Amino acid sequence: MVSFANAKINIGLQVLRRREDGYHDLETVFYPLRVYDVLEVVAASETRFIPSGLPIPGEGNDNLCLKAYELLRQAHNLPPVHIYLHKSIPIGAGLGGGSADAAFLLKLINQQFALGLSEPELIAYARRLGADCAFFIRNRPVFATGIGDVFQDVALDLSSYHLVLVKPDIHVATAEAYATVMPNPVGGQLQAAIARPVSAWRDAVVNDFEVGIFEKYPEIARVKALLYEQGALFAAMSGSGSSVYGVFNEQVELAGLDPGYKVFYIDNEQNLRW
Ligand SMILES: C[C@@](CO)(OP(=O)(O)O)[C@H](O)COP(=O)(O)OP(=O)(O)OC[C@H]1O[C@@H](n2ccc(N)nc2=O)[C@H](O)[C@@H]1O
Ligand SMILES: Nc1ncnc2c1ncn2[C@@H]1O[C@H](COP(=O)(O)OP(=O)(O)O)[C@@H](O)[C@H]1O
Repeated sequence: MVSFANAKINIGLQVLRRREDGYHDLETVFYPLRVYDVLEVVAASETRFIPSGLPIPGEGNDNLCLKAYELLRQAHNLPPVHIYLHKSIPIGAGLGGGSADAAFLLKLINQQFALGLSEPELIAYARRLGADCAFFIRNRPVFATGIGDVFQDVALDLSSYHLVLVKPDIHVATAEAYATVMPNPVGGQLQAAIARPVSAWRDAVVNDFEVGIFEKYPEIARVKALLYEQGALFAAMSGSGSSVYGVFNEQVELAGLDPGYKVFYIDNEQNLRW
């Protein structure tokens, strides 16, 4: 069976405090983004991970796809499998691509081998694979707290807008971003801010990672400014970066970007480009 693992963007991200366990409590809104990896699982004589597309840093055997499979194999009678992953979600981009692959693989194996796992059981497995994984099990807009795995649904629908995602040629490691962010313990504003029209978000919806990451990588700040200059209602870095997204009323073709940057045009759902 084949599965399409979508990415996510963060709309606002406030880092509240560092926890005893070294993680950070945060407030953020996760929103699914129609940029996809492709997964396929096939029963085989031995387990193998077969990647294609964008090269993934690290060793194949520490890929989150294999970790997800191993987690289920330890508790369920699973055959050896070939796991094919075609990678096209930019990596180290603040898009949760690795976490998405792991969560969608849990769902795919559950379905393909009829494990009968409930949504809460899948969420519990996903939590063990990373702070961002659990979101992708239900995969709908949520206000997230805790380390990013405690959810409240939000009535946020951007389907009538055109989104543009820019991935500069910069890899930001999540741990690096958390190591440099200045926690801001006064939370509680994000849900009210995103309830306002998108055109009012510019000064009300903030990603705390931007200060440190923009200082270290000014070219990422320039992308955000360029999106606003070319008509974005709202623009922000996603998660720990390096990607920056813009929300537009109209379709745009961005000008002035470095040719090494990747650009994804995600049109509104009423007007898909074929
Ligand atoms: C920053 C966020 C925002 O959505 O996403 P990305 O920008 O990576 O997509 C997430 O918190 C990333 O979640 P995820 O990428 O799953 O993090 P994990 O693999 O669990 O942890 C990687 C490292 O990030 C740090 N970390 C992660 C989450 C968190 N709430 N506090 C942390 O301090 C820890 O140093 C941890 O060792
Ligand atoms: N299936 C995977 N796809 C992408 N990265 C993966 C995967 N499995 C493990 N990783 C590791 O996770 C790191 C973070 O990947 P990713 O989730 O794309 O970053 P971000 O959360 O910033 O968008 C990568 O540098 C890579 O070493």
